[in-house]
Amino acid sequence: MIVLPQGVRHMPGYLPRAAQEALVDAVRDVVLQAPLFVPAMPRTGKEMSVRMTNCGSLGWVTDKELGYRYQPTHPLTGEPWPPIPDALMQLWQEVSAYPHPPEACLVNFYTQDAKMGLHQDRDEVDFSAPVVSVSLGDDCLFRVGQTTRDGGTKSFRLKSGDVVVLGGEGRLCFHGVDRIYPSTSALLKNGGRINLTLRRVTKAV
Ligand SMILES: O=C(O)CCC(=O)C(=O)O
Ligand SMILES: [Fe+2]
Repeated sequence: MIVLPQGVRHMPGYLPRAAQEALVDAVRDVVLQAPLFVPAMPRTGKEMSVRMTNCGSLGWVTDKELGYRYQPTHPLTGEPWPPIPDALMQLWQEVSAYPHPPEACLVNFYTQDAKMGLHQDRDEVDFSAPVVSVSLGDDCLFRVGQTTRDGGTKSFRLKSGDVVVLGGEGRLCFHGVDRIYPSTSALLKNGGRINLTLRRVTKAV
């Protein structure tokens, strides 16, 4: 068994298959209203390999000119993001131990070649709320480090239905997705992986 940093919680198989299917349907509705966009790195404009959208009152976006940020509208359509599905609001209540609702749900789509470099989630104002992450579809190799980039890291597999909570001491741990394992799940008809992360962005008053 691997020991994770304080505050990082991996809950294997938290969501049963039926709940995973319901979330995939909900994500499909989100994508119809808020199409996937191609995130690009600040300054260099280098495109990331994941495709993204959001639901919630705020969504995380990034592009060459304005960099990482949260905004209330979709960068391409200018429309507000669709609401966070009830099942995710409920999941937040179950696992976040935080008394205020999430404001953003970032939806990441990974094809079999996509990955996400080691980073911290630090564009939120309020770090007292955890980040709650749900994996759907193909397995990935997830890497978690310390709160500094040069700390040691541990890697483990995330499977469909797994939930990860980065909270407390672990809220600012570096983390990333090193690879996707193709064809390890039949949940998504066209394969690949979806990751949903629920975040509180602003300080609750
Ligand atoms: O896909 C994942 O499991 C992690 C996603 C992530 O770290 C992020 O969107 O900030
Ligand atoms: Fe992250």
